[in-house]
Amino acid sequence: MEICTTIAQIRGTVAGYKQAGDRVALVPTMGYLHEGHMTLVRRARAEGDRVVVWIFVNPTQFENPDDLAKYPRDTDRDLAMLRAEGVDAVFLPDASEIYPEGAETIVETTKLANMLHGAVRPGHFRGVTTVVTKFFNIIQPDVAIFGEKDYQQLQVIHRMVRDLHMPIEIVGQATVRESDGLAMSSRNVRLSPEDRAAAVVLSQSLAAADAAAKTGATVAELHQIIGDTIGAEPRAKLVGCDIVAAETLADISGPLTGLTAIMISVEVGGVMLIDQKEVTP
Ligand SMILES: Nc1ncnc2c1ncn2[C@@H]1O[C@H](COP(=O)(O)OP(=O)(O)OP(=O)(O)O)[C@@H](O)[C@H]1O
Ligand SMILES: CC(C)(CO)[C@@H](O)C(=O)[O-]
Ligand code: BAL
Repeated sequence: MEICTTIAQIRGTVAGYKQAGDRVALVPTMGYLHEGHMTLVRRARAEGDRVVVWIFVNPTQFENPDDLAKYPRDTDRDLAMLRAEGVDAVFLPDASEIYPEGAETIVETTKLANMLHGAVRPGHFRGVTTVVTKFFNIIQPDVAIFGEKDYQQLQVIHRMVRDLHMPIEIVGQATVRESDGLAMSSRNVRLSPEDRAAAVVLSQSLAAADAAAKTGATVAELHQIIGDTIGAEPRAKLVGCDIVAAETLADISGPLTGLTAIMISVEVGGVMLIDQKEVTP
């Protein structure tokens, strides 16, 4: 496995793959890897001849400096996991390599970035689309794999790639969960045992909404079910619940008419957790 820390190194490595006619699949991550990331890596292996993973805790997408400072990191462990999975190359640059002159130029999906989860984390998606554009320009993959857990992020990236005519296929991968239903996330490690137990309420609320959607619940009733389920857990605070048309994220109301996305942000013990489910009427 090649470990590249400079733009010149990863460009040279990928150029070699392309000269051999190989299709390059990219997995973007912020490290502290878990089984969710590993399913993205396996999907990349199925989608391409060469798998490149990037590990970069991107400072421009953190609107909260404390969240950035506390973001978990363990590069040695990450590299061992990627090596065991047969990854071809890893790109782990310093922030000074990626932002040598600061963040003067930005890329933003104007409306999509600032609604829903983006309204709760101002500037977050602008940081994501800017860094993803940088890495797409540096690595020039044929295909890139993103998790559906970050549902709005996936839709933002689909839209950016379409609008900016980037010749890159974007693939979404289903969320991997712990045995009790909690979506795997690097931030879960910051939960105390009591908060970890309470965090099961996220997936429980989505399961309750899914069941209600199938028996004809309206958008307002789904909001009520999510609010009541999260509200019954004193350690959890519902920060955001968005029920929108899948993929376009357009506002909907009344009875469900098609594939609908429910996206929730819940604070548990001071840690912001997100989860998502697509439901059908
Ligand atoms: N449980 C999961 N199942 C599938 N994909 C996941 C899962 N968790 C994260 N991903 C995906 O992995 C990629 C990298 O995400 P990231 O490194 O931010 O991990 P994370 O666990 O989501 O961390 P965070 O604590 O920031 O939420 C993203 O495309 C994300 O959607
Ligand atoms: C896509 C990403 C790697 C950009 O920093 C990040 O937002 C993430 O891990 O989902
Ligand atoms: N996976 C989302 C990255 C973030 O929370 O900043």
